[in-house]
Amino acid sequence: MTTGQIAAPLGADPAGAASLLHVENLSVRIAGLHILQGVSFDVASSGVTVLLGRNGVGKSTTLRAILGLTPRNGTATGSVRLGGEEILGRPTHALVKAGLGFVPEDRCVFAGLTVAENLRLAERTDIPDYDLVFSLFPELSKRAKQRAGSLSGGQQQMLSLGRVLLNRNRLLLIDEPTKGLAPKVVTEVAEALERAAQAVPVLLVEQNLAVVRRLAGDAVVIAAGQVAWTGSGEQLLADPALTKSLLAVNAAGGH
Ligand SMILES: Nc1ncnc2c1ncn2[C@@H]1O[C@H](COP(=O)(O)OP(=O)(O)OP(=O)(O)O)[C@@H](O)[C@H]1O
Repeated sequence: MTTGQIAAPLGADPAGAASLLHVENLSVRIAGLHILQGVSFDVASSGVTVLLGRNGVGKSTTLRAILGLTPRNGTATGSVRLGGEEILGRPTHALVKAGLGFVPEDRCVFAGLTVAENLRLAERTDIPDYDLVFSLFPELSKRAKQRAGSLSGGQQQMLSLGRVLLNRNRLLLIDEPTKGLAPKVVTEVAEALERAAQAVPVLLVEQNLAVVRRLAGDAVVIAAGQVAWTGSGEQLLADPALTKSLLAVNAAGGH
């Protein structure tokens, strides 16, 4: 593994804050393919840890394995500890109950239901935090009666984030929230994520380097089934040659 300047010891994050999630030697095989081959990294107990890598390298597979969503024709082995407790292999519903919030890449809103109905369905506590959700996404309050299927991509993303933020979470796992969005909407979503991350730590899969620049505390880069680099997001983006070799994108121009 290549690291930014000094390798961070497993179990601690580079900023010195305690590790909330510890992934160790995570391997995933699906349909005979060895997609992850011993991935190890830590997610800090505050701020945003960004998971990066070229297309198809296994970022979503990593999030899904953590959440117990590896498909039935696959296996996930290794160790994932949340606050010191082993969670790999536990069912997804138990992990959600334990405080893992997931915002999937495809947003998964109920197109035929209104915004308010989509939010109501996501309530898991007696005191859902509508104040937080509507302060982050005022548009959701204005569009409460609109069918989710008629929202723009950015608005659907905000609904998807809003649903998970209604409940208290220990950690949010968010998969490419800005994918396919117009630049202005990307900025809005990034601003909302920045504010959300002040309340709850986030493990974020993100390819848009402008968003990474804005949000990333720590960065973890996956290549060839393993962690190829860890360090701060700032360190990664300050080195255009490194960024280009790891991600095949130009740090100066974003993605
Ligand atoms: N259910 C599955 N069946 C077969 N192959 C799969 C399955 N899920 C993922 N893969 C394969 O695993 C690899 C990693 O996929 P994954 O979606 O995790 O990549 P990613 O890094 O998130 O990609 P992207 O940035 O393009 O979203 C890909 O080659 C993909 O085709």
